[in-house]
Amino acid sequence: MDEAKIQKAVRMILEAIGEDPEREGLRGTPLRVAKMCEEIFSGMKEDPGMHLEVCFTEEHEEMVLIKDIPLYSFCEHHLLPFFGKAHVAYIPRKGKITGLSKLARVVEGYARRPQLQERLTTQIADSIMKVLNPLGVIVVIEAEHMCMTVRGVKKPGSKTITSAVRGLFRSNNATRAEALSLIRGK
Ligand SMILES: Nc1nc2c(ncn2[C@@H]2O[C@H](COP(=O)(O)OP(=O)(O)OP(=O)(O)O)[C@@H](O)[C@H]2O)c(=O)[nH]1
Ligand SMILES: [Zn+2]
Repeated sequence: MDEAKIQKAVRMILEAIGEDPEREGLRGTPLRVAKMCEEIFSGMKEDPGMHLEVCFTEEHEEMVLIKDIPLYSFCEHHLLPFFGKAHVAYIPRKGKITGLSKLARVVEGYARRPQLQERLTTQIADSIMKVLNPLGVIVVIEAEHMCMTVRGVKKPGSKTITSAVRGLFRSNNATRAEALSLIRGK
């Protein structure tokens, strides 16, 4: 990432809003924002699907669900956070399973870049389909968008729910219903 360029840009924004970038509280801000960008957009430099390549075989052809994975991403229209939870389930094919943390890492890798909630949901599902080739995948994301709370339409508390459904979860209503009820169940 071009840290110097980010610092220059932040300094310009501060000047443009009428601030003094040299005052004590702001002197370190361009560098802080540059470091923050490294962190919050760290997914830019990875292929999150690679985490799933760490997989093993276990006789299990039933659903595996990780729910309530905390999620922080950044809306590509305003670069403001959207945040909430991701729920990811898959049904292994021929016992090909992956580490549970790896599924959360895939969510993280796609979240840490300028995103749209719909694209994030699709990318997670498609990368699991591609690398693990499971019998099915379902990804549900529920999130609140700060671009809809602190500005614009100003509707705090409103939640956007997106899903991506692949394989058996799409073709078999009972399997999909089971996943959704486990996701909803508290
Ligand atoms: N589909 C989708 N839309 C998003 C997402 N994040 C933000 N948006 C929307 O993208 C649109 C951006 O258009 P703008 O007109 O610049 O945004 P806005 O000022 O918030 O919109 P209005 O208040 O309706 O005028 C808005 O409708 C946002 O709510 C997302 O993840 N998915
Ligand atoms: Zn936005």
